[in-house]
Amino acid sequence: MHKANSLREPAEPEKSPSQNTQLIEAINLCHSFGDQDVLQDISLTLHRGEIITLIGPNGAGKSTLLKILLGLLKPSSGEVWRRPNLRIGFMPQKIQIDPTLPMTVERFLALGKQANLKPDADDTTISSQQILEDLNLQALLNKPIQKISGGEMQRVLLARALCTRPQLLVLDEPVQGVDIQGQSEIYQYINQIRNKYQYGILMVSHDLHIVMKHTDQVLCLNRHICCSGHPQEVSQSEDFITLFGEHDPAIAVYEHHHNPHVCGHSHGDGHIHLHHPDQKSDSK
Ligand SMILES: Nc1ncnc2c1ncn2[C@@H]1O[C@H](COP(=O)(O)OP(=O)(O)OP(=O)(O)O)[C@@H](O)[C@H]1O
Repeated sequence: MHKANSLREPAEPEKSPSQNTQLIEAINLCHSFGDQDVLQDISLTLHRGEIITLIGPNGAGKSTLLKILLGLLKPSSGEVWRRPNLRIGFMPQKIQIDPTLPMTVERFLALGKQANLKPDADDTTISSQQILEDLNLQALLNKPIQKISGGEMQRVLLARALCTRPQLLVLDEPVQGVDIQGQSEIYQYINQIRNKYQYGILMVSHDLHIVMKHTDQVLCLNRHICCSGHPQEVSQSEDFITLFGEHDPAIAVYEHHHNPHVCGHSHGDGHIHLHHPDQKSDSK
């Protein structure tokens, strides 16, 4: 059911005639800063319609790997293959905006837009108007960008990445600073646009506990890839446990089921109630 504050479902796309689904491939990437080895022998492949989540502790090399994949940093060795003319929409972890700069949300979004690009044969992407509606951004358009909340900023950054009409979305901690309901909504939205537009999505997260359940593959990075697989598999892997310790039983790997008794949606209070695993689902 559509709630006033929830993100809207995107409209149906056209079908893609594309046969080749590979968007990007990293082949044996290594990177060092001076004598510090930051990435060792990283390989990954991302296809259209696939979601890969990269997790790892502070300093694990996640941002460095993203910079290399985005073409902002040249690796010490190894290669990155990108589909020809690949359009990448990037949502950075944070963005520094001069507090004295007079800039509305609308202007900020317009600056990120590649309005002159002509649609190509496999262009199934979403319109700017649709993005604003889906992410409930219309009411924010005239606000100074410096005055919006952290959660609103994440929606604006996601919208800006989507406005580039991407085939590949690279999202660096997209739910950082967002409340639990907002996290669930953003993850559901990301999953919907993946399903409908077949974007490839590469996300970075710190924490396996909030990795979305729709992730196809989790890569656990600690300068090298120490384990990979579905979130549940990774959480039980010995390498993951060695790196992050035993799972705290009070915190479940993120899985949001739309059970109205558990979620509280049927109460119409606009909040998702998370429960301790031992707690009965019918309690409030
Ligand atoms: N430009 C740079 N020059 C020197 N060292 C760097 C540079 N950028 C990153 N590093 C170092 O490389 C290592 C990996 O950094 P990176 O930012 O990729 O980690 P991360 O996994 O993204 O961390 P976080 O979760 O804290 O954002 C860190 O030890 C960092 O200090």
